[in-house]
Amino acid sequence: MIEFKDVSKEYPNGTKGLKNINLTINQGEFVVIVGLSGAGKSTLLRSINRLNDVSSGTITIDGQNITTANSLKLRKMRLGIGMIFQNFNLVRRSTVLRNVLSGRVGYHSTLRTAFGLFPKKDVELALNALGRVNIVDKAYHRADQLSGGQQQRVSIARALAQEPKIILADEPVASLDPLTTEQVMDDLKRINENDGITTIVNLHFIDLARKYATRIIGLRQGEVVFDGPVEEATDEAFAEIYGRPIQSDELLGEATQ
Ligand SMILES: Nc1ncnc2c1ncn2[C@@H]1O[C@H](COP(=O)(O)OP(=O)(O)OP(=O)(O)O)[C@@H](O)[C@H]1O
Repeated sequence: MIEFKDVSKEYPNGTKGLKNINLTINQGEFVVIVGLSGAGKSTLLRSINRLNDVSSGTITIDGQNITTANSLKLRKMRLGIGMIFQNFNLVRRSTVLRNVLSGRVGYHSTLRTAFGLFPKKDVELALNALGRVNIVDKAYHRADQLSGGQQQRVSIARALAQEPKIILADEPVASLDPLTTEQVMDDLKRINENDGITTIVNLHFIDLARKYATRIIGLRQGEVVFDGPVEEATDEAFAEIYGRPIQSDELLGEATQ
């Protein structure tokens, strides 16, 4: 369970990224965070694994406070949280398998992993993770030889290799075409359902949010202005989140036509 208590974030230049956020996200939920550009989606997501420090309030994960964790505890807590980025964040010149194995780095000594010495069990785990996103045949290819959708699958496999309890995905499909987008979202959803990994995704396409989420959280100017099941996320609710009617370029369906 992830709990936000009175969380606020003010950037050094005075911009308020988050304002007094109170949220509880239960294990196994598939949450999509929506809101206009600048609403605070990335700030919220990145505060969960403390890629962003918050200014006040606390975030606890299964009762453990990550906001005040020292570096050792933070490292341990981060092992349980996989992260997926818009631009994949792969080592482009390394093989796919090596990239996925990097998800295991936190479990071993630096020296061992610096020499690429991963136990056989880890290699099996990594290959299995690649199998789960249907890309095991690319294990020995260089990452930069893959298409964008395939690279994003590698990054999902890397997150899986971490054996996380939580996956955070910050605009994971923003660089992908509509067909690939659905495939990547299908992978995330399948993994969420089969493994019960809490999945929190920032998305800007409304129809995608409705298709995949079990719960939608709407942000506006750093505040939660909507939090409910997907059935309640009507066009009117989105207009309320955005502060204006929905535009056609906010629907993936429109982008494919
Ligand atoms: N490093 C920073 N320094 C100052 N202000 C920042 C910084 N990062 C984000 N902000 C500001 O904080 C607010 C929230 O930004 P954030 O990136 O979380 O929004 P977002 O909803 O993810 O937007 P986008 O969809 O464009 O990524 C915005 O006003 C943004 O300009």
